[in-house]
Amino acid sequence: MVRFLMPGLQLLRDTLGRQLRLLPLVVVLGLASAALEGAGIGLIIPMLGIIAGSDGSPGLSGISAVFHQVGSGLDNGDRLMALGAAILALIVLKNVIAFANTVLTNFIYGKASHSIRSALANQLLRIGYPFFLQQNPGRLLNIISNESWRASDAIQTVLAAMVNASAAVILLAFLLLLSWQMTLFVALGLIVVQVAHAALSATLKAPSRKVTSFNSDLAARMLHLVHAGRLIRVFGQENREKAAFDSASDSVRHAGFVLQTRQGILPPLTEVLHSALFLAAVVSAWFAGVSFPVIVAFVVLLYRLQPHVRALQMSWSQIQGWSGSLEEVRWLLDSSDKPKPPSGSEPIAGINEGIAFAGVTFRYPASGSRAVVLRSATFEIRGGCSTAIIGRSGAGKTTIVNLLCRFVEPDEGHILIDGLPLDRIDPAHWRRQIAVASQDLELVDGTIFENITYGQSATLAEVERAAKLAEAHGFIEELSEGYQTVVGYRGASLSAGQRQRIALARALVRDPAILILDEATNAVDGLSEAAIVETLKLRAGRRTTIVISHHRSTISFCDDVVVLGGGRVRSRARLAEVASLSMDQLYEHEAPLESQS
Ligand SMILES: Nc1ncnc2c1ncn2[C@@H]1O[C@H](COP(=O)(O)OP(=O)(O)OP(=O)(O)O)[C@@H](O)[C@H]1O
Repeated sequence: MVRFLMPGLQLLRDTLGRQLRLLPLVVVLGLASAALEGAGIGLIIPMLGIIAGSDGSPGLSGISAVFHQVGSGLDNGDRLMALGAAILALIVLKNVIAFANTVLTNFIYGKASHSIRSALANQLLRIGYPFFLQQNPGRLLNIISNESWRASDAIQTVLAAMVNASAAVILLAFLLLLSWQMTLFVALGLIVVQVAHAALSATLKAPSRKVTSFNSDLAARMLHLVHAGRLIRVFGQENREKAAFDSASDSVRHAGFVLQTRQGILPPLTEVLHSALFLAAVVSAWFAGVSFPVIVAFVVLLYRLQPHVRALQMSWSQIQGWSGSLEEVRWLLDSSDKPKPPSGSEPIAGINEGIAFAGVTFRYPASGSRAVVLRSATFEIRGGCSTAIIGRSGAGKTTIVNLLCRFVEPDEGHILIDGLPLDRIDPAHWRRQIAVASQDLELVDGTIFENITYGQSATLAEVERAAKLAEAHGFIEELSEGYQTVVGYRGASLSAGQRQRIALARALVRDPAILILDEATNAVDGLSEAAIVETLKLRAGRRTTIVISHHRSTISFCDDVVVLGGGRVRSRARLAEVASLSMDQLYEHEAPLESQS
């Protein structure tokens, strides 16, 4: 039994924490309510004895004889009343305890469900960033939005199974004490039913995994419809996308139908088998000469036992049916096979000499046979200076930003900050020194003020100053709500250039030691860009700035330029020395490493 509860129990253990101590109480309350029920049923024996007019105990032994003696000192009328009152009191008490157990299991279920969702969110926030480079977002969305709920349901089923198992154990014990022969007969019958049930339940695992996998595909399709709305319309792909979505949805329907049909066979089958067992027990008891009150008490007990056993068997098949969901949730919560977050413990409070890439080689994880992105890259970014990192598309510029932010780690070589290896520096400390404005970093669904102060508390005056530097203040003031304007999901209510200027203001409000601009102004008009470049010049000699751009004007204020190409650093030079070269000429500019300044 424990084996079938195992996946749910493991999830309970992983997520519940302190509430785990409440599980034994669930069992104790389940046992207590079943014991009270069994005692109430046992008191039917003397009641029936009085009604049938037999005041002796013919054919009664063991617990049935004990029950038969209850209230034997009273006259029949008083005894009948007292037995009735006692049975009613036991029923009331049993239901009070059962209700208390329902409240307790609902409490544990609620806590466990919340813990699962919270643990999933925590895992997604703490996990090493390369995980997101490898995983299908549809799979992750499906786990959070669908499978986590099924895992919660599985936990509820486990709790119900614990209560039902406790009740079944106690009621079986009463049956055993009433008649071990009949109990043996029933127990053997139950084992046969269980074997048939387990064999059928085992066939649910494969369709359950299929449902989970098709659900992931469907979630990916949903994400695509939401994110690619413009692309689909502009290329007139509505029909094709509709067909693809319908096909994914129909696969879920079909897999779900197969699973539910197989699951649906189980309740009628178990009902038929249990009823047959029930009738066979009664008939064989009559042939074996078991006394009438005992048969009645046995039948009532058996009748009460049956729903618990059936519920237990249903729990079994439900958990098999949710095995795919449980596996998915446990996979995401398991950190052992996931990329670790960046490590390091040395504090850092700024940057003086600069950043040095020393023989850095890097290839994206899970990129199969794809080329090495950076091969033995060696160059310096001088502290307090502005450095342009340029190269043709795909040369590895954004990869350098990813390495600097420690989203990914070098396969070989080191990145040194004032001579200290970056992987020894506390990543939280380090990231506080950096601010990134990039074409890829979205806005959050909040006000402009909230977007600019994301990750940095600042006054309205400071926010306005940063917005002025980013050439955003003018257009923000023209909005009816000003800085309180809600920008919508990913800043959908703003133009691309407006979004970029808010993202730049968000980076500038931190006044970071290292400002990284990765194509941060490519959607901004020329005049605004010129003004932004003037702003960036103000940082010269004071703060370190890294600029990635394909535009000559954007890098015009930089002191140094690093040219990437073919997976390596082609050259590093003072920008003034190569001022006469066009962007295309710069991309091809070669300078042997030893001659690089
Ligand atoms: N997540 C990823 N997984 C696998 N390969 C990647 C990933 N991101 C980038 N690459 C590959 O790494 C190489 C460098 O990409 P990167 O984004 O650093 O180029 P870039 O110089 O910034 O290009 P662009 O100017 O077009 O923005 C490219 O060949 C790209 O295909």
